[in-house]
Amino acid sequence: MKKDEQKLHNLLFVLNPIAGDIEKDDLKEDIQAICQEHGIRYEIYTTTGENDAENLKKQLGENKYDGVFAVGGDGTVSLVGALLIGTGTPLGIIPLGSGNGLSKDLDIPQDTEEALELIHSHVVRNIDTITLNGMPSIHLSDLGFNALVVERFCEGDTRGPGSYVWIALQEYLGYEPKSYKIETENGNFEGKAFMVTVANANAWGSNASINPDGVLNDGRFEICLIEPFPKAASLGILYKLYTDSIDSSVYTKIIQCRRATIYNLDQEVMHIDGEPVEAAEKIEVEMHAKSLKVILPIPDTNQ
Ligand SMILES: Nc1ncnc2c1ncn2[C@@H]1O[C@H](COP(=O)(O)OP(=O)(O)OP(=O)(O)O)[C@@H](O)[C@H]1O
Repeated sequence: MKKDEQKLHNLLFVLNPIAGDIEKDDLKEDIQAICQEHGIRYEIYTTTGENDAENLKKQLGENKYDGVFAVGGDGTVSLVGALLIGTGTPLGIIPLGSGNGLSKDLDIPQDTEEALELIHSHVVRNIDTITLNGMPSIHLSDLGFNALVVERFCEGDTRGPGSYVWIALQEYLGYEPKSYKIETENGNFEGKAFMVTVANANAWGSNASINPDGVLNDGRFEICLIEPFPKAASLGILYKLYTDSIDSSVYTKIIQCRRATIYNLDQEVMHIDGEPVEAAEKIEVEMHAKSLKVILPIPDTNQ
């Protein structure tokens, strides 16, 4: 076994029963079978959507787990990941949400059977995390258009990628860019933007890549701005988002930095890793390099 391949003996699975609108009863049996086969002790915490962070914090405080797997979408990953930052306990992901953005950026298999292999066969690596006014973000957080879509999606009754696209189309027609002032050690911005993304990673769960060159363990994050654009340019922007080339658009600006202050002058809505949070007037963004351990597939070169 190589240095970063660790056997995990005692695991917690945090399972979100509603994520991605996917039935998960068979999955519990699969987890049981794999853990039994490999002599791994395990517990399952099923989320309720109410006080999960508090309940899990208590459970993690009272038990010593070698790893915690988030079984669900980006919201579940963010819930679990936030509790594990700085603890040395690695985060695993079994992607079962509508989008599964962070798991894709980490090259975690999207096929459930393959992802379940990570329970017994994996490497553990460190990635960066960031905080926005002290609130942890592992993946992508936005102010502006996408944050509005995320808010409407979370308010709605239907999940899945189809609802997200439908809401985005409806909101796009009437959306007006908002005013921001952004200060970083590598450059500033003042003006209107369609959206501002604070990016630790690359792409949303939809596969639209807002930060094509972002690296999850380089000690830096990116502020990605889409500036106001004429309606005629929208298809071109969409095309670039889905072909990993948004950084070549004349309407984008990317600032790579280690800390930033964002003045949200119009009090625009925001979300952190897919979960809406109360809009703040001033947002202090800080980097926490290599602060979270993650469970990843064994790279080909290691095999
Ligand atoms: N038992 C439950 N009943 C209702 N809502 C729940 C329950 N458990 C968790 N939730 C809610 O599920 C949301 C997180 O879902 P998650 O992000 O994991 O899946 P998703 O939204 O389908 O996928 P993705 O974020 O990848 O697009 C949170 O808002 C949380 O409050």
